[in-house]
Amino acid sequence: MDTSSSRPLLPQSLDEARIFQLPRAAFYISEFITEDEEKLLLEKIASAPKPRWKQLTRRRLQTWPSDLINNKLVDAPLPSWLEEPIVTRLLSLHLKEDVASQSHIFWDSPHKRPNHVLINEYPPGIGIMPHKDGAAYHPVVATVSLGASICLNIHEMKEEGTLNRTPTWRILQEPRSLLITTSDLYTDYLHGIDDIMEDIELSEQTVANWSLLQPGSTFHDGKNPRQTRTSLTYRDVLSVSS
Ligand SMILES: O=C(O)CCC(=O)C(=O)O
Ligand SMILES: [Fe+2]
Repeated sequence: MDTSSSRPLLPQSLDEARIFQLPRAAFYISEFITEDEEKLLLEKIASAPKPRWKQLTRRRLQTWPSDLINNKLVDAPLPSWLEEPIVTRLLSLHLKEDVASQSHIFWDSPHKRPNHVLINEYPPGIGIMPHKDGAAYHPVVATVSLGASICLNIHEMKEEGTLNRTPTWRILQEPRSLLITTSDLYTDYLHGIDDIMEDIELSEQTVANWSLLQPGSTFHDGKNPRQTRTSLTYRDVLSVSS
Protein backbone atom coordinates (compact mmCIF):
# COMPACT_ATOMS: atom_id res chain seq x y z
CA MET A 1 0.00 0.00 0.00
CA ASP A 2 1.12 3.55 -0.69
CA THR A 3 1.49 4.82 2.86
CA SER A 4 2.05 8.39 1.77
CA SER A 5 -1.47 8.65 0.32
CA SER A 6 -3.88 10.99 2.06
CA ARG A 7 -6.17 8.36 3.56
CA PRO A 8 -5.30 4.85 4.66
CA LEU A 9 -7.41 1.84 3.71
CA LEU A 10 -9.24 0.83 6.86
CA PRO A 11 -11.04 -2.46 7.45
CA GLN A 12 -14.79 -2.46 6.79
CA SER A 13 -15.46 -3.45 10.36
CA LEU A 14 -13.44 -3.89 13.53
CA ASP A 15 -14.10 -7.64 13.44
CA GLU A 16 -11.52 -7.93 10.65
CA ALA A 17 -8.96 -6.50 13.05
CA ARG A 18 -9.66 -8.73 16.04
CA ILE A 19 -6.66 -10.48 17.60
CA PHE A 20 -8.20 -13.89 18.14
CA GLN A 21 -5.26 -15.26 20.12
CA LEU A 22 -5.96 -12.82 22.96
CA PRO A 23 -8.69 -12.79 25.61
CA ARG A 24 -11.59 -10.51 24.75
CA ALA A 25 -11.04 -8.14 23.34
CA ALA A 26 -8.18 -6.69 21.32
CA PHE A 27 -7.91 -5.25 17.81
CA TYR A 28 -4.92 -4.32 15.67
CA ILE A 29 -4.88 -2.21 12.51
CA SER A 30 -1.58 -1.65 10.72
CA GLU A 31 -1.19 1.63 8.79
CA PHE A 32 -4.02 3.27 10.71
CA ILE A 33 -2.43 6.62 9.90
CA THR A 34 -0.31 7.61 6.90
CA GLU A 35 3.39 8.43 6.90
CA ASP A 36 2.54 12.11 6.43
CA GLU A 37 0.18 12.04 9.41
CA GLU A 38 2.82 10.25 11.48
CA LYS A 39 5.41 12.87 10.56
CA LEU A 40 3.06 15.72 11.44
CA LEU A 41 2.21 14.18 14.82
CA LEU A 42 5.89 13.68 15.67
CA GLU A 43 6.54 17.32 14.76
CA LYS A 44 3.66 18.49 16.96
CA ILE A 45 4.94 16.41 19.87
CA ALA A 46 8.50 17.65 19.40
CA SER A 47 7.42 21.28 19.21
CA ALA A 48 5.24 21.21 22.34
CA PRO A 49 6.41 23.75 24.94
CA LYS A 50 9.14 22.29 27.14
CA PRO A 51 7.04 22.23 30.37
CA ARG A 52 4.67 19.88 28.57
CA TRP A 53 7.24 17.11 28.97
CA LYS A 54 7.38 15.20 32.21
CA GLN A 55 10.82 13.64 32.44
CA LEU A 56 10.82 10.29 34.24
CA THR A 57 14.08 8.51 34.98
CA ARG A 58 14.18 6.71 31.70
CA ARG A 59 11.36 7.92 29.53
CA ARG A 60 9.43 11.13 29.11
CA LEU A 61 5.77 11.82 28.60
CA GLN A 62 3.17 14.44 27.79
CA THR A 63 -0.39 14.45 29.11
CA TRP A 64 -3.22 16.09 27.14
CA PRO A 65 -5.25 18.12 27.90
CA SER A 66 -3.73 17.88 31.41
CA ASP A 67 -2.62 15.59 34.25
CA LEU A 68 -5.31 13.87 36.28
CA ILE A 69 -5.78 15.12 39.82
CA ASN A 70 -7.13 12.45 42.18
CA ASN A 71 -8.19 10.46 39.11
CA LYS A 72 -10.19 13.45 37.86
CA LEU A 73 -9.81 15.37 34.63
CA VAL A 74 -10.46 19.10 34.42
CA ASP A 75 -12.84 19.56 31.52
CA ALA A 76 -10.96 20.77 28.43
CA PRO A 77 -10.89 19.77 24.78
CA LEU A 78 -8.03 17.83 23.26
CA PRO A 79 -5.92 19.92 20.89
CA SER A 80 -7.09 19.57 17.30
CA TRP A 81 -3.93 17.71 16.22
CA LEU A 82 -4.81 14.92 18.68
CA GLU A 83 -8.46 14.83 17.55
CA GLU A 84 -7.83 14.83 13.80
CA PRO A 85 -7.41 12.43 12.19
CA ILE A 86 -7.14 9.85 14.97
CA VAL A 87 -10.31 10.25 17.04
CA THR A 88 -12.58 10.72 14.03
CA ARG A 89 -11.09 7.69 12.33
CA LEU A 90 -11.27 5.61 15.50
CA LEU A 91 -14.95 6.44 16.02
CA SER A 92 -15.69 5.55 12.38
CA LEU A 93 -14.76 1.91 13.05
CA HIS A 94 -17.63 -0.33 14.08
CA LEU A 95 -18.13 -3.88 15.18
CA LYS A 96 -20.16 -5.88 12.68
CA GLU A 97 -22.74 -6.94 15.21
CA ASP A 98 -23.20 -3.25 15.97
CA VAL A 99 -23.19 -1.74 12.50
CA ALA A 100 -26.95 -1.15 12.65
CA SER A 101 -26.66 0.78 15.87
CA GLN A 102 -23.48 2.46 14.59
CA SER A 103 -21.63 1.69 17.79
CA HIS A 104 -17.90 2.22 17.89
CA ILE A 105 -15.41 1.03 20.49
CA PHE A 106 -16.19 3.88 22.94
CA TRP A 107 -19.99 3.52 22.60
CA ASP A 108 -20.51 2.52 26.24
CA SER A 109 -17.94 4.84 27.80
CA PRO A 110 -19.33 7.79 29.79
CA HIS A 111 -18.30 10.44 27.27
CA LYS A 112 -18.65 8.21 24.20
CA ARG A 113 -15.14 9.18 23.10
CA PRO A 114 -11.62 9.50 24.44
CA ASN A 115 -11.03 12.71 26.40
CA HIS A 116 -7.42 12.11 27.42
CA VAL A 117 -4.14 11.27 25.67
CA LEU A 118 -0.86 10.14 27.18
CA ILE A 119 2.18 10.47 24.97
CA ASN A 120 5.08 8.21 25.95
CA GLU A 121 8.50 8.33 24.31
CA TYR A 122 10.70 5.24 24.65
CA PRO A 123 14.37 5.47 23.66
CA PRO A 124 16.03 2.18 22.57
CA GLY A 125 16.47 -0.15 25.55
CA ILE A 126 13.68 1.47 27.56
CA GLY A 127 10.24 0.02 28.29
CA ILE A 128 7.61 0.18 30.98
CA MET A 129 7.09 -2.13 33.98
CA PRO A 130 4.13 -4.50 33.81
CA HIS A 131 1.13 -2.65 35.25
CA LYS A 132 -2.62 -2.11 35.03
CA ASP A 133 -4.01 1.24 33.97
CA GLY A 134 -6.34 1.47 36.95
CA ALA A 135 -9.74 2.79 37.87
CA ALA A 136 -9.55 6.34 36.52
CA TYR A 137 -10.43 5.24 33.00
CA HIS A 138 -13.17 3.41 31.16
CA PRO A 139 -11.63 0.02 30.25
CA VAL A 140 -10.80 0.77 26.62
CA VAL A 141 -7.33 1.88 25.48
CA ALA A 142 -6.58 2.93 21.92
CA THR A 143 -2.86 3.18 21.21
CA VAL A 144 -1.32 4.69 18.10
CA SER A 145 2.39 3.95 17.67
CA LEU A 146 4.84 6.31 15.98
CA GLY A 147 8.42 6.08 14.80
CA ALA A 148 9.34 2.43 15.32
CA SER A 149 8.10 -1.05 16.22
CA ILE A 150 7.97 -2.40 19.75
CA CYS A 151 6.57 -5.46 21.55
CA LEU A 152 3.90 -5.01 24.20
CA ASN A 153 3.85 -7.91 26.67
CA ILE A 154 0.66 -9.19 28.29
CA HIS A 155 1.18 -10.79 31.70
CA GLU A 156 -1.05 -12.87 33.94
CA MET A 157 -1.06 -12.96 37.71
CA LYS A 158 -0.09 -16.29 39.26
CA GLU A 159 -2.55 -17.97 41.61
CA GLU A 160 -0.69 -16.74 44.68
CA GLY A 161 -1.18 -13.21 43.41
CA THR A 162 2.32 -12.51 42.14
CA LEU A 163 3.15 -11.39 38.64
CA ASN A 164 4.09 -14.01 36.09
CA ARG A 165 7.25 -12.37 34.69
CA THR A 166 7.09 -14.39 31.50
CA PRO A 167 4.54 -12.74 29.25
CA THR A 168 1.65 -14.93 28.20
CA TRP A 169 1.33 -13.07 24.90
CA ARG A 170 3.25 -10.48 22.90
CA ILE A 171 1.71 -7.89 20.62
CA LEU A 172 3.96 -6.33 18.00
CA GLN A 173 3.08 -2.68 17.48
CA GLU A 174 4.34 -1.25 14.20
CA PRO A 175 4.72 2.45 13.47
CA ARG A 176 1.40 4.02 12.39
CA SER A 177 -0.59 1.11 13.83
CA LEU A 178 -3.63 1.22 16.10
CA LEU A 179 -4.00 -1.26 18.97
CA ILE A 180 -7.22 -1.39 20.97
CA THR A 181 -7.40 -3.34 24.24
CA THR A 182 -10.59 -3.69 26.27
CA SER A 183 -12.50 -5.74 28.84
CA ASP A 184 -10.60 -8.56 30.55
CA LEU A 185 -7.35 -7.46 28.97
CA TYR A 186 -7.78 -4.14 30.73
CA THR A 187 -9.09 -5.37 34.06
CA ASP A 188 -7.47 -8.77 34.64
CA TYR A 189 -4.12 -8.69 32.84
CA LEU A 190 -1.02 -6.53 33.09
CA HIS A 191 0.88 -4.99 30.21
CA GLY A 192 4.47 -3.88 29.93
CA ILE A 193 7.40 -3.37 27.59
CA ASP A 194 10.81 -4.99 28.16
CA ASP A 195 13.91 -2.83 28.70
CA ILE A 196 15.82 -4.38 25.80
CA MET A 197 17.76 -3.18 22.75
CA GLU A 198 15.93 -5.56 20.44
CA ASP A 199 12.80 -7.67 20.44
CA ILE A 200 13.76 -11.21 19.48
CA GLU A 201 12.18 -14.50 18.41
CA LEU A 202 9.40 -12.74 16.54
CA SER A 203 7.33 -15.25 14.62
CA GLU A 204 3.83 -16.43 13.92
CA GLN A 205 4.16 -18.64 16.99
CA THR A 206 5.24 -15.92 19.40
CA VAL A 207 3.41 -12.80 18.25
CA ALA A 208 -0.36 -12.74 18.84
CA ASN A 209 -1.14 -10.28 16.05
CA TRP A 210 1.27 -11.77 13.46
CA SER A 211 -1.43 -12.26 10.82
CA LEU A 212 -2.51 -8.62 11.14
CA LEU A 213 0.93 -7.05 10.61
CA GLN A 214 1.64 -4.86 7.58
CA PRO A 215 1.66 -6.98 4.44
CA GLY A 216 5.28 -7.60 3.54
CA SER A 217 6.60 -6.56 6.92
CA THR A 218 9.90 -8.26 7.57
CA PHE A 219 11.64 -8.88 10.83
CA HIS A 220 15.01 -10.19 9.80
CA ASP A 221 15.97 -13.27 11.84
CA GLY A 222 12.86 -12.59 13.90
CA LYS A 223 14.49 -9.48 15.36
CA ASN A 224 13.33 -5.93 15.85
CA PRO A 225 16.22 -3.64 16.82
CA ARG A 226 14.63 -0.92 18.94
CA GLN A 227 14.57 2.68 17.81
CA THR A 228 12.83 5.57 19.51
CA ARG A 229 9.15 4.74 19.63
CA THR A 230 6.41 7.14 20.69
CA SER A 231 2.93 6.05 21.67
CA LEU A 232 -0.32 7.96 21.96
CA THR A 233 -2.73 6.26 24.36
CA TYR A 234 -6.31 7.47 24.06
CA ARG A 235 -8.68 6.86 26.97
CA ASP A 236 -11.94 8.13 28.46
CA VAL A 237 -11.39 9.47 31.98
CA LEU A 238 -14.54 8.58 33.92
CA SER A 239 -14.63 11.60 36.19
CA VAL A 240 -14.51 15.09 34.68
CA SER A 241 -14.89 18.30 36.64
CA SER A 242 -15.61 21.69 35.14
O1 LIG B 1 3.36 2.81 25.21
C1 LIG B 1 2.49 1.94 25.30
O2 LIG B 1 2.08 1.32 24.32
C2 LIG B 1 1.94 1.59 26.65
C3 LIG B 1 1.81 2.78 27.55
C4 LIG B 1 1.12 2.42 28.83
O3 LIG B 1 0.97 1.30 29.16
C5 LIG B 1 0.57 3.48 29.68
O4 LIG B 1 0.84 4.65 29.43
O5 LIG B 1 -0.16 3.15 30.62
FE1 LIG C 1 -0.55 1.14 30.63
